[in-house]
Amino acid sequence: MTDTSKPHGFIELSIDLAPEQIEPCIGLLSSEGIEYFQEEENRLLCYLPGDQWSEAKEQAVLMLLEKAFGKAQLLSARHIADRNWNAEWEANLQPVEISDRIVIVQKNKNFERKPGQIVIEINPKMSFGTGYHATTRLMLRQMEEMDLADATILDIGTGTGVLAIAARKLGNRHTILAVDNNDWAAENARENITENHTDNIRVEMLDAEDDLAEILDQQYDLILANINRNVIDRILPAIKNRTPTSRILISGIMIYDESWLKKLIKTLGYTSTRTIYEDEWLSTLVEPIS
Ligand SMILES: C[S@@+](CC[C@H](N)C(=O)[O-])C[C@H]1O[C@@H](n2cnc3c(N)ncnc32)[C@H](O)[C@@H]1O
Repeated sequence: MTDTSKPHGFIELSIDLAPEQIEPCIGLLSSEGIEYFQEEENRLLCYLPGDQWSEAKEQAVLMLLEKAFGKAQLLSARHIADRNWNAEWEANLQPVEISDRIVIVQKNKNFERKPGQIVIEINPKMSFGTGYHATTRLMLRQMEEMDLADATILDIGTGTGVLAIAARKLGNRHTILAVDNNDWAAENARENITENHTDNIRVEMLDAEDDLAEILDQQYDLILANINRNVIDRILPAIKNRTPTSRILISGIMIYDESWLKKLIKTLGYTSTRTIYEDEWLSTLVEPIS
């Protein structure tokens, strides 16, 4: 069923699902580190870099599907060349109005800016962070309500760099550190940062779990973390330990995991000060209890 002969490009997983199972399945697979999804009527297409696919990963995905939905419904896993994937993805992108104030536009697409609108130009290539996913929109809507001007900011899992770019365009005045554990995401973030003329954003290819000591070599006022439940679960205790006064803006969590998240936040001595929702996703701003 799986062609494992080519290590590069992307793997496309095709999963047969009832419509109501699609969002829960995205949540499950996000926890496995799969970041790209295309929803169809009775099918979910998922994409992950070829070098991250293995027999073990296939077994893990099958087990998750079986546990959640009763039986394995992974129809196929096939390789896709990078170039085809990019072209298809980019051709379909349209401007995304995040709010009255913020819009994400793909580079070189015709777009008429409204007065006062903050326009973020993104050329996503293979990275996450186009505004097409609720988790990104939730982060941006939260950020819009915050006073970011004087905050020192760390963006963990930067993807296209969209949140770091937005922070700068929303008036942040400090150097921002943006990290991602995928080299193509880091490269893409740098390109988007240049295209948006947003200075002083340092992008590093670092892993939030393995390199946390290096990433947190200074205190941050605000940590942006749109990742997934598993990574949040593993890094939040270390963040509290190393940079106890930071506020953390979290996304990438499904509403089904809200009680788990609340418990984790409480255990670590944080409190949620603003939680917002879209579809089956949530974003929450957590602050240390003083
Ligand atoms: C959901 S995307 C978010 C992208 C962008 N920040 C946004 O809000 O749209 C998560 C990003 O985190 C990265 N990522 C996942 N696990 C990571 C880890 N352990 N360390 C660093 N980055 C990670 C992925 O490569 C991906 O680019």
